[in-house]
Amino acid sequence: MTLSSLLPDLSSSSPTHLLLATVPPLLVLYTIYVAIYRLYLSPLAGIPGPRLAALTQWYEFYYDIILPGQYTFKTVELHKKYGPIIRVNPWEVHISDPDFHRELLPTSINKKRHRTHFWCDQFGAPGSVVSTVDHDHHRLRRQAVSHYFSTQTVRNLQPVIEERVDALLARLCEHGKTKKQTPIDMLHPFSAMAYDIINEYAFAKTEHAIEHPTFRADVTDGLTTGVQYGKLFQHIPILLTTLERLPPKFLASISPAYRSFLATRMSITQQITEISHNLHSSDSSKKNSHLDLSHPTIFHSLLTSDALPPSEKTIPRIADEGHVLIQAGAVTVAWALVIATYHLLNQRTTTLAKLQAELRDAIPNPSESVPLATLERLPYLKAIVKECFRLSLGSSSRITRVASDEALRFSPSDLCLQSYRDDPPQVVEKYKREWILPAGTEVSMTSYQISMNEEVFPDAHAFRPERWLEGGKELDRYLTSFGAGPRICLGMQLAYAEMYLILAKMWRVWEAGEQVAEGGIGAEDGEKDKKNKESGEMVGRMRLAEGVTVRDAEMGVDWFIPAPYIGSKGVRVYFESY
Ligand code: HEM
Repeated sequence: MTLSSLLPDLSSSSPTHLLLATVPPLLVLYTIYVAIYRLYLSPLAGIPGPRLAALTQWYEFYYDIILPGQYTFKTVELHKKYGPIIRVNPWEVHISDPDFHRELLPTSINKKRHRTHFWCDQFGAPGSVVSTVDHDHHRLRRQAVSHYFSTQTVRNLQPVIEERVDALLARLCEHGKTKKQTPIDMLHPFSAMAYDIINEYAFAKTEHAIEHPTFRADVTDGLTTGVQYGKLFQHIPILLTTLERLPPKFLASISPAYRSFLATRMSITQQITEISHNLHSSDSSKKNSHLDLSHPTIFHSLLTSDALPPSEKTIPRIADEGHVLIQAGAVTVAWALVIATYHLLNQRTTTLAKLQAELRDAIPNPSESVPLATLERLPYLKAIVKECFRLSLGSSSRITRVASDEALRFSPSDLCLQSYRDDPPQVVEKYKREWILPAGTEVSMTSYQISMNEEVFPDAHAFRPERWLEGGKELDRYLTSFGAGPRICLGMQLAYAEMYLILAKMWRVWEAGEQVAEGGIGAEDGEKDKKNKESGEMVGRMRLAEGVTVRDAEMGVDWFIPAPYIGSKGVRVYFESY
């Protein structure tokens, strides 16, 4: 048999025949080439990790989408098995060394760090600062909004934030009078508060989610569903455009929460369209209508910015920006507060008692407003806020960067190698080497791995604010929930302000009781309740509902932001006003 007898005879074939005869073998050859390239020829071929992950992204797809939301946990396992540097998909390297975080996300703006399309695609908002791949383009967009979220602006807008915090506390107090037997899943009120705040703060738009009977649970569910779909959009980008083109009624029938997500987006687009029309109107009362608002809005600022070229001031681009702010600003803060609520109620005689003693000293009159700067100086409150942010993780998925102008050099730090001290010495010896990652390599790290690193944070899953007092400033560099460098979370100062205000104000006036069974009414704490009622300072008692455990307040699924295990009913709390 000769070689030519194996090949199809193409001399007398029709075009269709020709296609059918050549395309499948070419595809097979191409697949073989790609497989050989990824496994043996790629600059990443020598990086340890499962061969399947190096070969195909379906490996990640399986853990992210089919299981779902488990790749972050799998990555931790892979690091235990393969060492501090691994390949998580055909083109991305993941590093677990907490000391490498500052190298990957340096503070210097001159060290170019791009995002990746894979990372940015998940938000479905290509015009937003968070979805901007290119380093310089990102800088341009970020500069146009950054002053809105500076420490000073946040402090100036304390009354805007505090008004919503007070509204939430009033609503909870009312609930404690009329619905003491109905527990509240705390994600909803906290998310309503953060949603109201970001709307009011950035867009001077009063949403009143706090006052809504369900705390606008539809908005929260829409936002969390939008994030969940993000993972799908990363792997199958065409899904995003398909869903957006479905008739709204049909979409509502297959996914009401995603429909609600798109509705939020649509309402932002409407608001910007209106502002843009007003700004360009010949009617001076319309043109200057923004001057009637309590404070300038981000949309006005962006639409009238001299620093931005016209291509950056289109309505779809600014709508993307607005939508991401709402998405980023609501559920993240709410989750950190859910964690705070669970742990403070669960540690009511220790951690909470200490916090309340500090608050009583610092805020003698609970109905008086205390400047943020004063709250930020309270050491125990500050430690609690940091501990909540550590456990809340921020983005629970990998944060990926591409250094386009330099090769990144990685040698595991001593701190990192300590995690492998139970491995055989010859294995640890193998890890002690330098890796040179060529310019253009996608490199990622995960805040979950740093936040849960036992060398940095002993007993890492425990809620222990004291670690921040004992660890001093040194420990702060390992608080990576907001990212770092020029792309660090834009809303970080706002998030801190919300946490300080709500934690201080809530725990200055609410007492904590033991966890209770259905119905919510627990034993009174005789003397204490009597004293509280007499003083008129405390407004009531909060209690965890029966069945709520730490699993409801820790990540079980990574949807880019953390969520508890599937089936969790949330951290449910009874309120009982005096
Ligand atoms: C608990 C609260 C929050 C956490 C833990 C958090 C965490 C994060 C993280 C991890 C990033 C990505 C950073 C990176 O790529 O290096 C990010 C980016 C961002 N966050 Fe937050 N966030 C929070 C609250 C907020 C709030 C309240 C806002 C609203 C203004 C916000 C707006 C943004 C924006 C716009 C970006 C993109 C920044 C950029 O690309 O330059 N976040 N956040």
